[in-house]
Amino acid sequence: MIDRARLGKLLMGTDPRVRRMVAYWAATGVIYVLMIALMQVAVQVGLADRRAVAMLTAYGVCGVLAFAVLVRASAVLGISPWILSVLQGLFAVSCNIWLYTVSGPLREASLITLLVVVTFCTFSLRPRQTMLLSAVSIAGMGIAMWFGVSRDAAHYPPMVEALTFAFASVGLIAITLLTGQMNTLRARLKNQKEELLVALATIRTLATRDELTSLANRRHMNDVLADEERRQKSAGATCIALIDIDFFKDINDRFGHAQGDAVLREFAAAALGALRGSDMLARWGGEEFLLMLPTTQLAEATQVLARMAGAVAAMRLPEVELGRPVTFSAGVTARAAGEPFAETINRADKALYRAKAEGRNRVVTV
Ligand SMILES: Nc1nc2c(ncn2[C@@H]2O[C@H](COP(=O)(O)OP(=O)(O)OP(=O)(O)O)[C@@H](O)[C@H]2O)c(=O)[nH]1
Repeated sequence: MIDRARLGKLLMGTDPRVRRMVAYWAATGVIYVLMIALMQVAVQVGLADRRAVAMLTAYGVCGVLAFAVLVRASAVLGISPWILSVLQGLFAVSCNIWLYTVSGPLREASLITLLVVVTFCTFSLRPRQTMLLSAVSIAGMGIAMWFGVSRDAAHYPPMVEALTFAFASVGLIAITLLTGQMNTLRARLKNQKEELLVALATIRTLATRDELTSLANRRHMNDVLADEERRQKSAGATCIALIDIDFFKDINDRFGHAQGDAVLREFAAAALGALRGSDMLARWGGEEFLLMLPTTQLAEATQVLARMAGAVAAMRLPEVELGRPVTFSAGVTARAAGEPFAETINRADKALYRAKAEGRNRVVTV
């Protein structure tokens, strides 16, 4: 049995851009098949010459298959998408001009498809490239018509051919001018998309980060806790610590609010440096922080907080001469199985209160 996934990978490749181009060319191939079918009908009803149509059909089928291979191998061969588009456009134009010469009284129909080809190409080509394609189309069409008039003026009346040429040329020139407009529009949309992405990233940062310390903010921490609660309803191996810098008001009063801010920033950096990748520290409010330690026993959590106390005490702030190291008090507790985090935080808060009441610069576990 054929493995459909493997066959798909073989035909389309794995590169999303190549897959998109192969799919696009496959859709184009369907249009070629429909055109071939219509020409067969024209042959059957005696409107087109069988031999001439057979030659054009062979040219079309070979071209479609050759391009399918080229598109599929374009990444390996290093052919850029715009070169492929130009070549595909030129091939389609040549098919249409040939079609004009073999479709007898139906020939005007090939001009419709010629306009469709150029319109199609405006999506993938730059204005200059579309201009080139239109110029080739106009020249090719002119040659085909001149050839018809000079060979068989009875079936290709010169005035009819000249006017048809003029109509088709106006159509092609109009499409070319539209491409310029489309390109401006495309560039504007691209810029707007980039601006929106930047704005979205800023909004995301503002919504999840504390501006002063760059730690997670309370809202984001609450979201993370809610996620955690959903994920491990029965697990209890998460510890929560509430941490509060000691005598912070005193720092503000003695050295000013700006230095207080600097202490908060330094505290955040020092605390983060003492944590593991899986731990998460958030600014819970003012000079209070919440630390979440997933898959951690209480004894390990106490060790982490001791390490953090060491890092905070080692902070050096030349403008803040306290005469003592910066310290913090913390209350830490383990979440009971299935317990809502609100209750765990409540317990940690009570433990923090005790740590403050017992003299500060300590960790109380409950
Ligand atoms: N610089 C600065 N100060 C802040 C900020 N947020 C809160 N504070 C101040 O932090 C101080 C907290 O004071 P208290 O709640 O009395 O706590 P404390 O002085 O640390 O005393 P204990 O917690 O009991 O050790 C207040 O003066 C707040 O104005 C901030 O973002 N920047």
